[in-house]
Amino acid sequence: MPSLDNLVTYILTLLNHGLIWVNKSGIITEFNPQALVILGVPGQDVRGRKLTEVFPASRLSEVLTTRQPLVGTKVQGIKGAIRVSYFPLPEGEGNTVIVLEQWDTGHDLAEIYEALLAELPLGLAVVDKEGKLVFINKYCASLVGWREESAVGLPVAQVLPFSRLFEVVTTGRSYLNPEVQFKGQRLCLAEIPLKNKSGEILGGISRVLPQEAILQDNFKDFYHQFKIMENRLLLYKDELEFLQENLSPWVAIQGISPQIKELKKLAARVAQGEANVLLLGESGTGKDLFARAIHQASRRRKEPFIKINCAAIPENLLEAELFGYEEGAFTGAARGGKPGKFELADGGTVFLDEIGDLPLSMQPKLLRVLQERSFERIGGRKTLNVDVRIIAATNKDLVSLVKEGKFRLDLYYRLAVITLHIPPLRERPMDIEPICRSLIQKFNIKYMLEVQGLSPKVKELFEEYSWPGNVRELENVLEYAFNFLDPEDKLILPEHLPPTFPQSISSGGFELKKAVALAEQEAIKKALLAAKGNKQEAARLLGIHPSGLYQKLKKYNLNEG
Ligand SMILES: Nc1ncnc2c1ncn2[C@@H]1O[C@H](COP(=O)(O)OP(=O)(O)OP(=O)(O)O)[C@@H](O)[C@H]1O
Repeated sequence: MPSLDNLVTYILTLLNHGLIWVNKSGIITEFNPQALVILGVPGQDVRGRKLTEVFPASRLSEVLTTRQPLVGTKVQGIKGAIRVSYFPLPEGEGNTVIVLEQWDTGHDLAEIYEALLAELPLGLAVVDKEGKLVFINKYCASLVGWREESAVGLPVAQVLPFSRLFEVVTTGRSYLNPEVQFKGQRLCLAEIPLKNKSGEILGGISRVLPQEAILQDNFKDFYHQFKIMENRLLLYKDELEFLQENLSPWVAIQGISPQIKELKKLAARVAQGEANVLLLGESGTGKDLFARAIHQASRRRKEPFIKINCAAIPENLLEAELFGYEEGAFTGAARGGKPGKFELADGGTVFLDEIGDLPLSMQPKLLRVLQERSFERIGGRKTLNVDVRIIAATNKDLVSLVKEGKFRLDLYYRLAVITLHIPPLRERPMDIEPICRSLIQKFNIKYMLEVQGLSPKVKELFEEYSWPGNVRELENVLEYAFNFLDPEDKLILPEHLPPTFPQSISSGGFELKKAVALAEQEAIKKALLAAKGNKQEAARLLGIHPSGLYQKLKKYNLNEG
């Protein structure tokens, strides 16, 4: 075991920032190697020397006099500007830590932005995806009587009690309220989610303005412009909704195999109804994709789709997450309480992913929601009624879990009103090519390449491989290949695949699969011969449905025979 001191010294060597400790006489007592690199004196032992000898431009004397931190000063170093901050240690009687970093031009910009946002006559607050404040400008903080530094890091509802940002980041829907009443003020509030390019929610932003400010003369023009923009936005929103409604949600699910076509047809029919749906399938087969498509194709499409991963949330937090809590329900409960996912999904769909991992203790509570569509928040007395549709998914064998006593039979029946099995990719190799085509299109845009497809050898390897991670694994393998393609490459070749990907079929452990395929082909040929080419008869001889025979003929390219 390394000693704590050694460990600390080691960690210090890993930092990108330079650190120097000095005592009240300005003598260096400790440092990390990066500090010397930034100061241009690498490799020296400067312990015991005066700071001013190695760093003449230091402003330590000021700090030793005022005993106040001095943050973000700029000095010229050997390799460009250095940002230097001084932090006197609380009980250090003048001992000070100095943090050095190479000045990044981003710092200048970030400072300009920060100053701009701070001075803007508009309240601004930004939260992360958990609804915690990461930024609040001076104007906004003063509107609600807080100091910016004390507000950052707190749940937004604690600082801006009127904010709906928590719901905005959970549901992804904006919130506009031109008439918020707060401590005698009338505020205008606009809150929107911040999303990345793929639509994932990163956080949210709140804009607050007192109504009288909007009506002041200098704002009238601004307000007028704002109204025009807002109307234009509404127009675009309508247009987007129109486009989205006309774009079938099933388009995203690629595949030409009879299994996937049949499944899409069935799911489209199920979407029209209200029954709960259970999606079964191995990891990465597209359960999430199907759940979203069912919601999009249902009459609930304009209401929220809320996903909960039952395996990812610790058991003791799951109840609060699902059902919410009232103020004071437990220590640490947020002021004003918090709505649960079921409440937020009212009118929409709740997608319970990894339902096989739902703790036994939660199962009766979920059962009650399924039976009565009602529940109480933790610590609450009021019964809340919700209108939600449940789609659940798992890659576990629920029936076995029921037998083992880990899953309640009554809950299973309630969830599995309609069960859809999504077959693993290895059972539908003909889907590989169309899925690859759409993924290649996507990655061509992302990586700015013009790949046209798979080489015949890669196609063969893909069709033989067992894909334990299904479509997700296929996606990862292709993305890996894109990282190794040259701009002039038009086809994905075996050498672009990950080194762990089996490069030869026989060495990949697929002998059994190949043997079965060969035996199948033999049997089909014999049956066709015996049936004198009559496929109905051949299917009867083989003991399979004629449609099954047609599929196999296509798969093995035996149609001409
Ligand atoms: N038929 C398909 N066509 C196109 N993309 C697909 C298809 N099936 C799955 N995908 C893609 O594969 C990835 C994994 O799919 P998804 O997350 O829906 O699987 P899952 O079954 O929910 O996985 P898990 O059980 O691990 O949560 C996603 O990026 C999804 O878009």
